Amino acid sequence: MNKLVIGTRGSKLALWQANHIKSLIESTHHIDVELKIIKTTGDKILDTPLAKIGGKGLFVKEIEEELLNKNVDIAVHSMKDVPVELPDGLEVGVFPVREEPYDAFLSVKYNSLDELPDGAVIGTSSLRRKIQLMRKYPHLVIKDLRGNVDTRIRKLTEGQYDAIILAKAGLKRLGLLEHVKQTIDDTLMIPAVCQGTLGIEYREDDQDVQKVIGFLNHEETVFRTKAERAFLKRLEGGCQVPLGCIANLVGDRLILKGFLANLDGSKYIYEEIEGDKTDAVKLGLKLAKNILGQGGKEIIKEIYE
Ligand SMILES: NCc1[nH]cc(CCC(=O)O)c1CC(=O)O
Repeated sequence: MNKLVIGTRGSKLALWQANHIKSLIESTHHIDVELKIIKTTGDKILDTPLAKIGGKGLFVKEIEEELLNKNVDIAVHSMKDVPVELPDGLEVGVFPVREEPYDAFLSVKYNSLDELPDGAVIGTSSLRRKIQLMRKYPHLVIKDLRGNVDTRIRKLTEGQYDAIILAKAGLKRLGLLEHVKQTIDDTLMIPAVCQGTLGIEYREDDQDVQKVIGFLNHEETVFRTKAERAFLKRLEGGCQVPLGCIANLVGDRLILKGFLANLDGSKYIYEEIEGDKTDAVKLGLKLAKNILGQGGKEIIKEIYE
């Protein structure tokens, strides 16, 4: 194999991520890596809150079609955008070193969430972020915010919002930490499943490609990814549900925190669990099971109806 094609979205963040993987591959193997930019549904619909568009895999479907048609060899995804169920013939099994998983608080005027006064306007379109903010900071006004990272920061600096929330990982990658005033830890906000984690997708039967990219796999990241994705799989089962999960490794111990809420945030269930890292999948499933047992079942039922 002397050439490898990466399928990627055209956003700055997606291109950074694809170029990052390209340079890691090129500095390890004598292979030329090319990028092929693919426009996805999520890129075409920029003004509607994603939760309203519904449908999953908005940022990956078209890229997966190119993989299956063999027009590209691998895809580099933000794992947080990858649905639990993949099309037949494709696999995501390579997870490079994870970037910071937490959300970031950005503001021109204020230094932290705690500083925001009554009625301050905070921007996010994520139900997960919205519900967790409403619970801890009921005095804030939450306003929808969409667009790519640059657009969102522009809307902040223009004064349309007092503060906005974004994933810290994306900001770090793009060198945009300037307006980050606070890293929001998991006592205030549980991140999205696999936030900050990249995943590489490829054809299941493509041994050549798998040999080339295997070196990118990071063991710690794999344990954390497995646990969080198992949690997601058990809870989501095909619909858009406000939930979050973070798995952190302390030595060989894997510590998981997760929550599930209903759509208006009036029901919110939080649980923690810990165990040996080699039980990653079991721990993720057990955490989900505990949440389902605490009223999560009714929430899932309510969302489906
Ligand atoms: N929803 C879009 C998206 N997908 C991945 C990231 C950030 C990077 C990552 O989580 O790896 C973002 C932007 C954001 O939520 O601020």
